[in-house]
Amino acid sequence: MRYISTRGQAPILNFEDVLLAGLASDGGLYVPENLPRFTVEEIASWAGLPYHELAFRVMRPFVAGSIADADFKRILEETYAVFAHDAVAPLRQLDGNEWVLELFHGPTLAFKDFALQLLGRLLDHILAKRGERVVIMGATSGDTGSAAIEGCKACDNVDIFIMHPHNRVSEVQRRQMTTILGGNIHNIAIEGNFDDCQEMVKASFADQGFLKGTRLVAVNSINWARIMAQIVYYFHAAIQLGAPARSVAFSVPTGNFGDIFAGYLARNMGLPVSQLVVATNRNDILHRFMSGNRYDKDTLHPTLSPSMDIMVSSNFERLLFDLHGRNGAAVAQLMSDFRSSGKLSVDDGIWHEARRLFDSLAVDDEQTSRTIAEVFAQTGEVLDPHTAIGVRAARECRRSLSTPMVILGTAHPVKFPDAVEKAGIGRELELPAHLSDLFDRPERCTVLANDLATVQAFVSRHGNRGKPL
Ligand SMILES: Cc1ncc(COP(=O)(O)O)c(C=O)c1O
Ligand SMILES: N[C@@H](CCOP(=O)(O)O)C(=O)O
Repeated sequence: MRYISTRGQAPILNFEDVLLAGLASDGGLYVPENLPRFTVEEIASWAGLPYHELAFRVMRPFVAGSIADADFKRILEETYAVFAHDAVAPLRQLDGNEWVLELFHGPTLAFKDFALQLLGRLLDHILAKRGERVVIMGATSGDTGSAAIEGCKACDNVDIFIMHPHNRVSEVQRRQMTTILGGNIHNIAIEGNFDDCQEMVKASFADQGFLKGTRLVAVNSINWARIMAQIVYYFHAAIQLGAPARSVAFSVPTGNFGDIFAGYLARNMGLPVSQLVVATNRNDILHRFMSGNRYDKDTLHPTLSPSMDIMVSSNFERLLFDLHGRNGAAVAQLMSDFRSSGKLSVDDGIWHEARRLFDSLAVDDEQTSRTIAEVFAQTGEVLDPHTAIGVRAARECRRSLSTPMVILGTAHPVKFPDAVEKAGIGRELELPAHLSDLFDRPERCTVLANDLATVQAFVSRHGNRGKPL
């Protein structure tokens, strides 16, 4: 498989190099040159496969030529063996035809484990083969950070620097990152917001002099491997609910547009997906685009769903690329205009195509709390605030009651006790056994100014197993 940049000016790469690349050298994001498409018969034959075997079939075309089948199979089996539920991603029925796909049974209790447990193992495999060390820089609004640290902490050839917005992630999320004390793990609390952290990661890809020749790798969803691994659970859920004989709808709590973009790709790969609902919190740039063709940068509003407190959605560029007939020059122009004006809109016909592909809703904190309470009263299930946003949007935007509606359950509620309490749920939620002493563990984290040069100097001083590069 070959990968091309959404801005059309970067070298074409194979999977191995795309995994090690992050952002393309022209500032764009890598996407497959040609998307594989599965037949109805193929998809039907995957019913009942264990998760790791389904993952092999769905992802094999993407890694072909870079990773041998036997190695990939072994890596996938190891990856999904660490999940605490036998089904890996179980479906929980809320009512007659509404389901939550529980993506929070991995080590850090959020959907990010699906891709980052795999990414850590793939990096280990490839870096050992190449005899190369890399530096990872990642930005997190709470979940990517711990999943990336957990996925990469045992990697011999990696130093990982994770930036989170100081005081803007939940305490459980912070501790999940800052209590992992390995010499190659570096947590940085930035005096800014998530978008500041994300911008610093992207700027570091553009100018890598501070790394003195060490390669920079991304763990955010700008890295194609993140999106690739997230495609699998759409197949997993839909097949259990009757696909390919039957269509399935998905509602996806959305921030950086990575998770729902994976659903969009699953549909383009042959999965019968009847509806994709973009569910945002008050930081609703995507809903403003879908509903009014206005992709305008706003200020950031802290919400009950902090992991989705994101102003600009990285993966939207991947959609723009497809919407513009995969014309890299057109996308480069749009992104350059957006960079200077903070605004973007597309031609009417293109916008109507986007509306055909996606429904959307923005859900505020009050509705989030009400939905947590409503679902608890109906089913006894406690939702995390992000999943609750997905449920609200599913209920408001649903087009057909006879089509199964799957809401992506993106995090475990125990990560957000304040939001659960605000919803009036009296039940005390317990951390799983492997995290039961989380609040007693020592933390290590450096607070840094929201300043690129300061952050890059820090990385440069600590990027070689804690020593200078
Ligand atoms: C719990 C949770 N739900 C939803 C999202 C949104 O996912 P995406 O950024 O892929 O749109 C995130 C992170 O972004 C998250 O951590
Ligand atoms: N919600 C994320 C934000 C980063 O998104 P990513 O999917 O691009 O890594 C987080 O929890 O960190």
